[in-house]
Amino acid sequence: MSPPIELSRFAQLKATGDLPSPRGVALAIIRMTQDAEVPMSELARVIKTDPAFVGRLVKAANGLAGGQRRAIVAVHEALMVLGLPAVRTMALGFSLLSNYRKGHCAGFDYGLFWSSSLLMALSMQTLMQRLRLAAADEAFSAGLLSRVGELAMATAYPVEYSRVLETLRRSPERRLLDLEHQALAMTHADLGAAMLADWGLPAVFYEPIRYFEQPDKAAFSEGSREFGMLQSLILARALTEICQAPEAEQSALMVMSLRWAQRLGLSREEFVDMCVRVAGQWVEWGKLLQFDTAATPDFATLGQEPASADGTVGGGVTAASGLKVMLVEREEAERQVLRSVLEDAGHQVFESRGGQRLIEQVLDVQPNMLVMGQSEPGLEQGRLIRGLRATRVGRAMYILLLTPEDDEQAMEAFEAGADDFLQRPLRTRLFAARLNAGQRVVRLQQELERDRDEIRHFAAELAISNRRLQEAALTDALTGVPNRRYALERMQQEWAAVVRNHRPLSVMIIDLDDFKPINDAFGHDIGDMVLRQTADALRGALRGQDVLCRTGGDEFLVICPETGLEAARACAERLRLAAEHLRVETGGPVLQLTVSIGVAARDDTMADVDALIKRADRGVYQAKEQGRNAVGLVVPS
Ligand SMILES: Nc1nc2c(ncn2[C@@H]2O[C@H](COP(=O)(O)OP(=O)(O)OP(=O)(O)O)[C@@H](O)[C@H]2O)c(=O)[nH]1
Repeated sequence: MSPPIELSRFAQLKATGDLPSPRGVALAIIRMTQDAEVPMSELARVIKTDPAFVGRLVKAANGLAGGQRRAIVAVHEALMVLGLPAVRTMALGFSLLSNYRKGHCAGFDYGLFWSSSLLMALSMQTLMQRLRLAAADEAFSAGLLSRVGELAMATAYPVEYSRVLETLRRSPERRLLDLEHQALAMTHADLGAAMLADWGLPAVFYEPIRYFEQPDKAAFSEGSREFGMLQSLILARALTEICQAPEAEQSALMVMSLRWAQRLGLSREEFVDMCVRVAGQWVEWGKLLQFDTAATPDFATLGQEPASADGTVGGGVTAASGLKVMLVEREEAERQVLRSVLEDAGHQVFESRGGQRLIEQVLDVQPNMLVMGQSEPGLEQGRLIRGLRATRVGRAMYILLLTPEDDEQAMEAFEAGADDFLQRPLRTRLFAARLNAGQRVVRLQQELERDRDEIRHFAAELAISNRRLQEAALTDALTGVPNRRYALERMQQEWAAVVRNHRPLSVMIIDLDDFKPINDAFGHDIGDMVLRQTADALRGALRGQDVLCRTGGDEFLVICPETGLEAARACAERLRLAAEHLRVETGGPVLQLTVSIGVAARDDTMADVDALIKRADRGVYQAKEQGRNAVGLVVPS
């Protein structure tokens, strides 16, 4: 396939710095995860400097919890479960989500964009848990970034893109991709895929992301992973649209989605169940990320469309939810017979000649069942089955052998791990009956797997509740920044790390000037407003790696890892100015205030954290002495 976008054009755009890109802690995480040798402890330390990312990472690791049986609570556990590539894409996705919630493109609804991207993420995650075409955790991030091209167009060309969106609003029958191409000679699909490729996402994600809004242009072979991903993205997009459509349009969209779901081998019940789960998670994530998630549709009712759409086949198994069957048979006539029995039973058939290629094909198509007749001469069946059973897909697959009468080799193959066998000459009715029995086993296995997922899901919910409680215990309720307890624990951790690595560490203590008179004049509620807005202003003026905590009534502490005295002083000066320029909106009078800041850096004469904090305290005292609205610096004597 051609490169997503002319490379020189992409390089130019990238060089302008106008494309969305990760910042701060996320950037540090992305750089670190590019090095496969990075110690997990070091990575965990950097991640912990961003409590918001910690919460999202742990929640994501739990929500996905692929093969994990136990809920995850700690960052290093989340890292082990997710692995470096997933953590990198998650840092990327969440960083963009934090930094691009607003922008200059007037016609672009940033809130709606992220809310639907989140739905894409959750839908892809849920679909991959069921279809297992890719790791669910990576699929979550890929879903979150699946429409990043639109954000990029809005960021790089705010005025022009606003016009494109306006034209689309006036003529909804036109296609966004065409309008983009006309106006800017590129499309969000191509640009988004180029960005994802540039960020190092695997082709199995960015190629389908490029085509899922224009599947007619894709050239993926049927049954390939890319093809499955493309169909999954289309279905995820359809689910997203249902959640965000007006109620009157939801049932028509549901009918369409059910059709896509059927193509992916999902039954009506499975898909409806999936929708309910995704919608629930969307609301939960919406709360965490402060998004408007609207009222979620009543999927149980929407899913109750006429039962006739499904037509049932033996044993109450729906035709639409037939299995993916890989068929190996050298004899043409025999193969045709087998194929027609399988297709009549509603299964999707993939053919293989057997031999060495079979394992590759099985890994690619991921069939539920293998019907193994005569293969090309070469590798014996027993070894082949043993090879298949050594893979994850092969282990879960039902293997039905078609054997010649009294064949010694076939018996060996059966002993190597086949589930059932049928002797030739082939009797089609018997074959159909054995097929049904096999299908029931596959279904039972799938149900078991779903039950297991459900249990993992509940365990994860519990872990999240625990984590919320933990977080609440470490958060200041008034301002939402970490509290004194967190500050002290964190100081101890940072102290231990810098002593080990001989790196600098500074702290600042910020005390509001003449806060008592504000309380006295305007009351405690207005005083609270002042504290809240001051905390926001200070946080906004801080660098990514610094941590602001509220340690007392009108006192804050800032921990600055990897920072020497001079850099901390410059940072304190920035905070002082931010407070000075703040206009506190109270709904009545607009108030102004200033702060006094004490700054201190660790040196080898200090015995412990207390010594460092005491020195910063002396700095505050100095600043107050100088007449307030000042930065006091205590240098070692
Ligand atoms: N509104 C509000 N006030 C608080 C809170 N916690 C402490 N205070 C008040 O903060 C004020 C702190 O006043 P002081 O320590 O005297 O300091 P100041 O008036 O800022 O004077 P200087 O620090 O010397 O500039 C006291 O009036 C406390 O009652 C709170 O959570 N909300």
